[in-house]
Amino acid sequence: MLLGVIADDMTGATDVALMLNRSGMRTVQTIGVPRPGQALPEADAVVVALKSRTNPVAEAVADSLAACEALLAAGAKQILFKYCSTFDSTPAGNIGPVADALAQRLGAGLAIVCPAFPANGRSIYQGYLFVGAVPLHESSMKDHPLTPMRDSSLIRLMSAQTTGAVGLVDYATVLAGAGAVKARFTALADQGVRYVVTDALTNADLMVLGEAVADHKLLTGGSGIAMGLPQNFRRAGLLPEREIAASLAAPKGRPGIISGSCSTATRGQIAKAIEAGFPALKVDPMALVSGEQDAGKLAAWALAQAPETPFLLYSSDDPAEVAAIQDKLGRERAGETVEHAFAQTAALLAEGGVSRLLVAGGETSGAVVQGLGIGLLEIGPEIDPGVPWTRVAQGRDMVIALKSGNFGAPDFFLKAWALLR
Ligand SMILES: Nc1ncnc2c1ncn2[C@@H]1O[C@H](COP(=O)(O)OP(=O)(O)OP(=O)(O)O)[C@@H](O)[C@H]1O
Ligand SMILES: O=C(O)[C@@H](O)C(=O)CO
Repeated sequence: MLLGVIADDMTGATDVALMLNRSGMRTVQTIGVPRPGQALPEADAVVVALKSRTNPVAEAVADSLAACEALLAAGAKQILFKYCSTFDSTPAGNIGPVADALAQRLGAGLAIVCPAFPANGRSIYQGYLFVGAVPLHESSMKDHPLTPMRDSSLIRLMSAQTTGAVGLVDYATVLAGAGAVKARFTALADQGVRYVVTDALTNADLMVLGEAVADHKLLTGGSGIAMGLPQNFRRAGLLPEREIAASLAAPKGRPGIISGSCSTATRGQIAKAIEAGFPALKVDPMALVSGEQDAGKLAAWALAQAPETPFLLYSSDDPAEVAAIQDKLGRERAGETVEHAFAQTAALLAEGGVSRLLVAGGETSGAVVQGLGIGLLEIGPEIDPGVPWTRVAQGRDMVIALKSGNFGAPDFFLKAWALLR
């Protein structure tokens, strides 16, 4: 094992695992911190999926340190702390406090801060994070219910979360190559800087940065920064060339989709699936509370559909409807009601023969994976940037794709199946 990754949410973990897999590292993902003595399949990289993005700081730090210990014990030579490409966090954390604790544990002199992910429109210039054509604080992230992002300066955002000084490697330096970036790291470290925001607009920039951080003990960022890491291990003679599978062998069984994501991207994907004739049932949080709908009924409906076409169970709704439900139930109860129902439904569906499952939404994915009792995922081919098919390696015999709310093309639910054999 060469690289250990600590991811602060479930879909973020599959995102970075895909990036590593595509770049030639055999990668597995554990759900939560591996237990001491838990057997891990042979892999070049292990990604630990935590649920530490929005929980209390002390819990996030403790879980991340536990993950770090497990990864070091498994042989990790470098640790990547993966957070969201939109730097989802609050002034209290959790990115700064977790990075501080990991840096201290690893004795890391300097760590980069690089959420850039050009394939999904996240770029950094002069330390400002952009989502597509607009700065982060003008994107839909400004209204995120848990981590509203109202500033785009990564230097200010990170500075608010750590006592360490934060510096910048600007774009001109990145364009000058890995040597220039390393020289800048040394100069900044000499000035007492502990975190360096790195500009990056393209994949080529991420490859330069990857080369420049070869000897850093700790890296922090989005999945993009993982792109340039395998080359370092290959150059050091530690990683053989690996073939990347274009498809995934899937167990026989029915296909289905569960969506609790209310993002614009997911709602567009649902509209396309319904238009294409997928049998679809809308799950209503109020009906779940009243008992009119429950996991048994949802699973029975899904299993009664013709098995050739994927069924779609979705609670996804537009922001006004979600706000109305949240007013009635409270935000937390609304979310938990839906998550709990989908977790139970997923278990019933698996028992009923569903073996190919697409799940949309980070929280929803966490709940479904828990409901299915999945411990370990092996990473398969890319459906769209940031979203792979995965095969369950500990737990049930099934393949599952966990889609981050904002990711995927409009035809995501239609085209994903073609990658399975
Ligand atoms: N109709 C609804 N009304 C209120 N809450 C809902 C409704 N449907 C889903 N939810 C809740 O909204 C939350 C959606 O979060 P989730 O992380 O699954 O999706 P996302 O935010 O789009 O994805 P990501 O975190 O990957 O960006 C969940 O807690 C879910 O249970
Ligand atoms: O980096 C991203 O945008 C995603 O992997 C993610 O973290 C979604 O929650």
